[in-house]
Amino acid sequence: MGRPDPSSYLPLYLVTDTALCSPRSVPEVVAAAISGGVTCVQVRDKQAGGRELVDLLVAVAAAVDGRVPVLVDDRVDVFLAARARGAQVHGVHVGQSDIPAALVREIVGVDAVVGLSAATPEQFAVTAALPTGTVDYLGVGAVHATSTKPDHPAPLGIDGFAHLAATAHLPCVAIGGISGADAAPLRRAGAAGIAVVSAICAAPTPAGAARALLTAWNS
Ligand SMILES: Cc1ncc(COP(=O)(O)OP(=O)(O)O)c(N)n1
Ligand SMILES: Cc1ncsc1CCOP(=O)(O)O
Ligand SMILES: [Mg+2]
Repeated sequence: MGRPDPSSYLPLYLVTDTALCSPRSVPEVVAAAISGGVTCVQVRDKQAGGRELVDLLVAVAAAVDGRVPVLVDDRVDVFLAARARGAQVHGVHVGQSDIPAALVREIVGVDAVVGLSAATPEQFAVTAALPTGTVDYLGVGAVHATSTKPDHPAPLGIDGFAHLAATAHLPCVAIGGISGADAAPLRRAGAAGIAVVSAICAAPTPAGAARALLTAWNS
C-alpha cells in the first residue's frame, strides 16, 4: 500500500467545522468542496462525542469515496473505529497536547498518514528529532488570528511562517485565518499547501470557494 505523497494532498486542505457548515451537513459541504478541488479533508468537531465523531467520519469518508485522503483531528481511537467499520480513512492529525506522534505512528501503522501541529522553533526542533517516517507533514499556524480556534497560538504572520518553514524537515501546510489573498504569499514563503476551515465551511458556495482558493494557490 504505502502512504500518499504529501505534495499530492497538501495544496488545498479542508478542515471541517460542523457548526460552520450548518444548516448544510458536513458530508454535503465536503462533497461540494471536493468538486471545487480540495485535495485533503480532515474531520474536526470539538463538540462531538466519540460515537458521534465515528459516525461523522464514516459519513464523510463515504462522501469522499477515496478521491482524496480523509483524516480525523486528535482522535486515534475514532480513526481506528472508522477503519474497523470499513470506511476509507487515511490518518490522524494531532496537536502538541494530544497523544505523542511517535505513539500515534505505532498505533496507526505505516500505511496511515500522521500530521502534527507545530508553531515554535522548539516544537520544530523536537519534530526534527523524531525518526524518519513518524510524521508526514506539519500543520503550521495560526498564520493569522482566527475565531475558529479561540486557543490558537500567537499568530505568526506570513514572515513568521516563512522563518519556521525554512527550518523544517517536513512539508508544512499553513493554517489560521487564511483567505485567497494569502495563498501566493504563503506558497512563496515555502508552504506545501493551505489549510482552511471557515473559508470553505462558511462559504455560501463551498465548491466556488474551493475553486477560488485553488486558483489563487496555482497563480
Ligand atoms: C492541518 C492542521 N494543522 C493544525 C491543526 C491544529 O491542530 P491542534 O493543534 O491539534 O489543534 P485542534 O485542531 O485540535 O484545535 C489542525 N487541526 N490541522
Ligand atoms: C484548526 C486550527 N489550527 C490553527 S488555526 C485553526 C483554525 C483555522 O480556521 P480558519 O481557517 O477558519 O481560520
Ligand atoms: Mg488537536
